[in-house]
Amino acid sequence: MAKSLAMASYSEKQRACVGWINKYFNDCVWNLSGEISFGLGMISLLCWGMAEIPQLITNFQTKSGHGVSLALLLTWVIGDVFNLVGCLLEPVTLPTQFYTALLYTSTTVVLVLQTLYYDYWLRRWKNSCFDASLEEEDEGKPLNPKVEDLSRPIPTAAVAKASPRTDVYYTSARSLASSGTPSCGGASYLGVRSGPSAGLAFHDSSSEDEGSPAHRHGAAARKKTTVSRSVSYGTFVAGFVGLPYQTKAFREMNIISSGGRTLQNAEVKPLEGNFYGLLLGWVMAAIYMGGRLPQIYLNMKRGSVEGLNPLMFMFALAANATYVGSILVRSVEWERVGANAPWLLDAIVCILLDLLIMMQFGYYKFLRGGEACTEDEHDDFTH
Ligand SMILES: NC(=[NH2+])NCCC[C@H](N)C(=O)O
Repeated sequence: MAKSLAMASYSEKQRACVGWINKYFNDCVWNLSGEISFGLGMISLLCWGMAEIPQLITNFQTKSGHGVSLALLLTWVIGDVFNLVGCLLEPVTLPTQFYTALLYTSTTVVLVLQTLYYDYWLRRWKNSCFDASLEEEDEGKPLNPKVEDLSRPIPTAAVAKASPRTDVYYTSARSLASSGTPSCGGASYLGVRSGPSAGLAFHDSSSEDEGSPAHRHGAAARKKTTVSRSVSYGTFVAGFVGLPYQTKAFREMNIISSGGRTLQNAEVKPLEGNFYGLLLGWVMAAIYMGGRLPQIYLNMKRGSVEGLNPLMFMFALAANATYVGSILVRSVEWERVGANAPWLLDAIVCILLDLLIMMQFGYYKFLRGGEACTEDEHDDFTH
């Protein structure tokens, strides 16, 4: 069958393909390995479709995205752009690979937006509201507050009912502000950030400490750092996102893909497309593989996996494993495996790194009895 199909004309091949798969996925599946490969590809697609939902729910419940490293999410988005373009240019990649990429790109964008909303926009918005109300309050007050005021909590109603825990942050925020060290809210949004409990503590302090001069000083500084950070992240992302558009291959992509993604016929697309597709695939692999490191580092630095949903990594692990399976079951011919090398290597390395993250879950949650780090430690992680 394989031999006869290999010798068959294009239209004969088309007739041998499973109809609905060919119709809806532009993939010619005509034998058992093709069917298994397609099935694994679909499982991978399903797993990626679900992978980020548990984390979205966790963030929603904690009203924070502090558990997950924003650097991981950003590398996902950037890698996804390379992946999508690479899949389009590299004819040997499977159509399910392209659809999977399309799906996880959209879920990751939602997760990034949610994280930015809780950890950045909502916080800035809260701060600006506090600043505005403080300015109103200030209008009726003497211009020169006494220095001694800085050393004692201002007896606002909010502070009067503050819990001892909040008090610690209250004092700590003041001392940090007076020593010129960035406050908790100035924590990096990439990699090393405070844990969810620190995030909550920050909310505590921001909602109850807002009357202090230290808070005002901290809020202004925070505003400056977050704005410059967003500018540099924006430039970083825009640079990466714009890169594929500058390639000759991308300009040719329209011509190449205008005929549709027909089967796995390498002959349909010119070889030049292969080169650029593969190149983008390697860039994608490097970005994806590097993306797990900030998450692993963040967990180590916090000594905790709070706010991180293990299901995201379990689904990712299953998705990557079935993805590898879908490629290898289709064919182990070097031509195909070689052309898929960046996608294969990336998925295999990510499986290993996800296993490491699962081990971190085991270690921090069970072996260390899920103990949260102390508040002082939280302070350390933010710097
Ligand atoms: N936005 C995404 N979830 N992208 C998928 C990334 C796939 C890559 N193999 C990884 O596990 O990191």
